[in-house]
Amino acid sequence: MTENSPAALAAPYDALLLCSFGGPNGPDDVLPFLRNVTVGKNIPEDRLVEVGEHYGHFGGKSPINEQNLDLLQALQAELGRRGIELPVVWGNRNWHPYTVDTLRDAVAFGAKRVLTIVTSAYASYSGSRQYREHLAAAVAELGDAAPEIDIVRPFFNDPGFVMANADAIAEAAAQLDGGLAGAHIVYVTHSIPDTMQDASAETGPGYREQHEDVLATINAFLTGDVAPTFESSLAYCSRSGDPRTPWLEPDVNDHLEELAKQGVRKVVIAPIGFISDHMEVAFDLDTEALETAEEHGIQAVRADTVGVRDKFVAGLVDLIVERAARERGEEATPVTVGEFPALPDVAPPGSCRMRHGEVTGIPVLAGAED
Ligand SMILES: CC1=C(CCC(=O)O)c2cc3nc(cc4[nH]c(cc5[nH]c(cc1n2)c(C)c5CCC(=O)O)c(CCC(=O)O)c4C)C(CCC(=O)O)=C3C
Ligand SMILES: [Fe+2]
Repeated sequence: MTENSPAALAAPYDALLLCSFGGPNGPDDVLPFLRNVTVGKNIPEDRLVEVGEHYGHFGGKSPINEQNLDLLQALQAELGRRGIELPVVWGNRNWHPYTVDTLRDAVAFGAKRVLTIVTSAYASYSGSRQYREHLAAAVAELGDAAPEIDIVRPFFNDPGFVMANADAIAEAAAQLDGGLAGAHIVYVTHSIPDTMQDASAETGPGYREQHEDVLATINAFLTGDVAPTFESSLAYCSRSGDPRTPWLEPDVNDHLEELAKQGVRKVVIAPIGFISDHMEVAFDLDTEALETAEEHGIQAVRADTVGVRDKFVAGLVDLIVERAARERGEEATPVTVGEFPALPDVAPPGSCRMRHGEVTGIPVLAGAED
């Protein structure tokens, strides 16, 4: 492969790691998986039982693993279409295949520099720093055999991600009586504790503000030339933890109830906080929130998550090409939509801590430890 051939566009990287959360594949996996997720976290036992039941409704199997395999294939296909040589592998934080095992295999097949895409679009402790801690732990475990790892910047304001969401919302709205005109778009994301939100805002736009930015871009796009009159708001799902600890609100169910009181009769539920239909979407939105809407006389449709939509996948491949170029010392201007600049490749000191003001000293990759 010559220096300027498409095959070399991902150099110096020789593998791409899709790094995700993981989820159970059957009933026997559910409890050990939940224990992995909640180790060291202050999650009450009854919340764990409740979440275990959510998985139980789906045969103890989360859809997340198959969705990650679909994304892996879609990324590999798009790289192939562009003639880029870069094998894609998949590893998780909380369930098999674990990242450390995937990396060990990748090294055995000759990988030395691995670029990582984390499957959370927004930067916060849960979606960003916790993955950087996890990757640092995997590298420590592999010792001398560890590859060198870089991480693609959080992609909430990537045009591919945002426009794929906008398309999905437009398609969902078309299913409502009379379409988007007169509808209310309830954008939904995962709730996080207020202290995690505050910590996320220490060195850049906070978690909530990142979502508000995406929401504004999508609203402007949907308004377009036709300018239908619609309202929108941001709500949260899947809060856990100690009930006395404040988390981001309103909860999507409370919010739908409130909207019904205000006379709202049709809603698009737009899960912009999630890239695929994993358990939070399948249970908290498709089971609970749609039921809440119906109970309150609201016609509601749930927009698709971006999944393997072409624009989203192409956007991720653009991010890979952009990052690789920068690593080769070439100029590569990040492309974004909305009011915020691209987040940096390497997280600044103090970014995305678990709690505002807390320094744990836990080693991280692609960022400072404080
Ligand atoms: C911001 C965020 C994302 C990013 C959005 C994204 O990446 O899409 C995300 C993703 C995910 N969270 C997931 C599952 C769980 N999260 C939990 C707990 C928690 N999540 C939190 C936040 C987030 N979580 C927080 C602050 C907690 C409290 C404990 C802690 O501080 O960590 C618990 C414990 C039980 C409970 O408390 O609910 C479970 C089982 C799954 C897999 C789903 C599947 O199996 O299909 C995925 C993709
Ligand atoms: Fe979670």
